Amino acid sequence: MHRFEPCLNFIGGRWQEPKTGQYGENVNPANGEVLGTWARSGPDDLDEAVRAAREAQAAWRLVPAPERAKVLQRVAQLLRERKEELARMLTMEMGKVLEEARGEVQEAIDMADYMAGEGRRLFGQTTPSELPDKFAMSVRAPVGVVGIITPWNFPIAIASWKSLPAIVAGNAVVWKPAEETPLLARAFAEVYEEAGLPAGVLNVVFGDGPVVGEAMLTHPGIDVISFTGSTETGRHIASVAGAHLKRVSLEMGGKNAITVLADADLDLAVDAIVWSAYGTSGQRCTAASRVIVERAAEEALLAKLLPRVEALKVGDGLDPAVHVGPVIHEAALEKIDHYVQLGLREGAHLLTGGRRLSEGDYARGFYYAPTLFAGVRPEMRIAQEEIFGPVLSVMAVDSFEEAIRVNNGVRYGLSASIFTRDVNRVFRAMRDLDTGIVYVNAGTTGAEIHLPFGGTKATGNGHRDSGQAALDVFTEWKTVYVDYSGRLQRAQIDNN
Ligand SMILES: NC(=O)c1ccc[n+]([C@@H]2O[C@H](COP(=O)([O-])OP(=O)(O)OC[C@H]3O[C@@H](n4cnc5c(N)ncnc54)[C@H](O)[C@@H]3O)[C@@H](O)[C@H]2O)c1
Repeated sequence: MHRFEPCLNFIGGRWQEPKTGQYGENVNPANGEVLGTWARSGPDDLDEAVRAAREAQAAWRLVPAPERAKVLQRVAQLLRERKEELARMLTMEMGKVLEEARGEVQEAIDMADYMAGEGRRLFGQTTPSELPDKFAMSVRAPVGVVGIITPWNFPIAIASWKSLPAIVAGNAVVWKPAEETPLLARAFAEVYEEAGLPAGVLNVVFGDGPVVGEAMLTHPGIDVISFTGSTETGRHIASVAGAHLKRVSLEMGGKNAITVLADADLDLAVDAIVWSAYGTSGQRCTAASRVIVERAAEEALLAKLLPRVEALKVGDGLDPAVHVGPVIHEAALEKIDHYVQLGLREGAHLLTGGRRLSEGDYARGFYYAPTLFAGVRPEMRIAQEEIFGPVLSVMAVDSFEEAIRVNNGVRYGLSASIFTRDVNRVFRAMRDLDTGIVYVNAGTTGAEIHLPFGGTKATGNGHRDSGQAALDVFTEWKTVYVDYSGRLQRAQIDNN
């Protein structure tokens, strides 16, 4: 059993004990072993971090962006060197299988490379003025101090989506990682430190959401809150931080569907369904938890899908033979099982799974059997609410139009996918699916870092992580007019 050093706060470039003197524990979900402890901070720790961030930002914003980017280049390099070590730690802490953990670290590397390039872009716009001898432009300015609140399911990737663009744009960051995944947060902060990021530009305050996270929402020294997590928490954050006139960027839950039309390549669709529904044990915001299939293809699809789900091997993600790791904790297991029981009561047909795994090696971890329901109706709660586990509901529809209606008939709007060979329906689906991300002939997961990431309705509030779009969260548009005519020129008046 491996026990890690306690995760201390990283404030103003120093690793510090929490002023509360309290610590929480983090546990390996594969076997229940305690991996270590993390600083259970209070509002005083946050105050100190915000002070350090404000001080550091005053100097950091004046560093030319291409120079700031050099730190990001070194971040990318260090992450590359540590990819395997970080991936193993991620599997131990969060549970996803090692192959996926490597993919997640790669996502952070890609984001560091991409945002390092942004140091030489951060494009603004120049526009002709309506008046002679006058120049007009808009430039991106940093916002100030960015508060980042992240979930446990992508402990380094999501932190990279938010911290790297914030930092390259000239902001300082105060980051509160999820309680369940402090090790990856500490490791990422160490990478920033070793990459030569000036003290105070990135600060990490470990702590409970309702304590440290809550205090961030009203802290006068924080200008922006960038949050990823559940819709319930996001709604609370929007109402509290919004009342303090902070910019709030929210990436929240999903209830993503894969639509399979009768003309689809069913083998390809099944590969994608298995990957998107059961990868990361269904604990991705983009996980497919619904399949909408044209009735003519339902039987054939289920005949191919069921044996594939039954063949999934569940276990410790460090074992290369395992496809599906544990879920994050006991509360997640209980929530998943609650929904499965609800599905049974609602009249869905359980084809496989539907139970906790607790015998033998499974006894000490948090395991749920990959679960497949058929005969699900769109209004059932298992087809409407985010379960966040390895549970998939298959629904049959009679037409393309009905498939689109069912896809859109949930409160979330993150990712949708459609399998068909009909190009006309591809373009109609691109137009009519109401999610922020649409995949054609691929599953609902697999976002690339240089494109906007996020969703509509209860998934988001109009902002996006990743790609150029992320910069809109972390920069302020500043419009500048330079009049070189030497006289007073009045827009709308002197030229009309
Ligand atoms: N759309 C996306 O980009 C995306 C990506 C990954 C996960 N998610 C969503 O995240 C959820 C799973 O993550 P989770 O269980 O960690 O979510 P969560 O909302 O419980 O917690 C997320 C973060 O918010 C903090 N928090 C909790 N209460 C708070 C409060 N009162 N004030 C401020 N912060 C508070 C937590 O400590 C944690 O750091 C799922 O709903 C999933 O769909 C969304």
